[in-house]
Amino acid sequence: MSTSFLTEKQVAISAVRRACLLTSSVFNKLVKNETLTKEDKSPVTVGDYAAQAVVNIILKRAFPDDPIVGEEDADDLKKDPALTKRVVELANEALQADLGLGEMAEWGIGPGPEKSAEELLGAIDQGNHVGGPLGRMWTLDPIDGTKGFLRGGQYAVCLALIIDGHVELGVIGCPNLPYDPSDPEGPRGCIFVAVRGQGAQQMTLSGANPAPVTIPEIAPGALNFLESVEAAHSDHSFNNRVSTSLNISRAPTRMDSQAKYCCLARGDGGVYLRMPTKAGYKEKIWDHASGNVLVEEAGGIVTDSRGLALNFGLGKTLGDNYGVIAARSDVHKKVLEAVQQARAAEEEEIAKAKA
Ligand SMILES: Nc1ncnc2c1ncn2[C@@H]1O[C@H](COP(=O)(O)O)[C@@H](OP(=O)(O)O)[C@H]1O
Ligand SMILES: [Mg+2]
Ligand SMILES: [Mg+2]
Ligand SMILES: [Mg+2]
Repeated sequence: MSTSFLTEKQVAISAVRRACLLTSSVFNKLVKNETLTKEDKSPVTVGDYAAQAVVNIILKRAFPDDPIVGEEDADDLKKDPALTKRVVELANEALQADLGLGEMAEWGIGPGPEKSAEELLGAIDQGNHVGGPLGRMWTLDPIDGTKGFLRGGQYAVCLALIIDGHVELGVIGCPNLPYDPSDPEGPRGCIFVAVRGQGAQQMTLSGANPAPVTIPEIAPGALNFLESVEAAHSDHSFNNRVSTSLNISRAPTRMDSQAKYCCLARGDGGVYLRMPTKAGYKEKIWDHASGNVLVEEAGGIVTDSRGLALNFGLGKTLGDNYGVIAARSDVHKKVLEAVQQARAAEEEEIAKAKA
């Protein structure tokens, strides 16, 4: 098997482009009662299900033996025939659309045949792999930042190839992200692609204007933090403490999804910092895999709050990693120190309060 991952890259881009087409179309047609509540109370929409079905079908067509670790499963969807009908319509629309640019039959990609409800529900459940340390596997977040998606903000379709616990390829589609950060009101929709050892790229959602991305040197005064919108997903007050200790005066940029990693990779914000808000939460591999290889290929470093690499070979979660810090290497060093000091100070305060 080739290690240039050329076919994998083209197939993953095609799958993400079709999923982005679908999610944009769902947003425009979104009806409130098409949002279900999963056990963990996070909103899951027809978009998440249909996008997972589309990506899995495209992946399985090209790589029938590759397992997929997907965020969603079809258990709840199967109980709702009306919702299933919508998912089938949307998925087929996206699978059959003519995307034009960038799709070549020789890659085994392009418009495919119509699929039945049974096939599409089955495709969603093909994302049931549990992960692990060995072999090839894909991980998929069909809509990362579901809350951002529902409020018309940032969200991302994230697909990554993991081999023996290491992320080798990542593709992130951001339908609502301006292509040019210096023109925030300009055209929206970007795809970010990174292959280990081959650099990182940004292109438009239609596959046009591919351009390399690298994290530029940012003057300390111009640095700012990229953090979740949701206060439940990352500890805003801890970030504030760290940015104050680093004399960062710019307000944080709050944004849902792995679009934060994409912004970091192109120098649009200098630090991604995500610290847990509750004991015991384990980050999911699909929330970080694509962003991890993207940032590293753009010249950055990604670790947890103890300076350890993220471990993608432990199953569906990042196991014992605690928090995530991503930045250009010079900035990362300073942030890691500041994070460790802030954690020590926090622990001291807790101990004092208990005494
Ligand atoms: N308590 C929690 N702490 C950290 N992350 C959480 C969380 N609850 C949910 N998440 C994850 O945070 C992701 C969104 O991250 P962000 O806040 O950066 O947009 C969600 O992805 P989905 O939207 O795909 O479910 C979800 O997996
Ligand atoms: Mg979710
Ligand atoms: Mg997610
Ligand atoms: Mg998701």
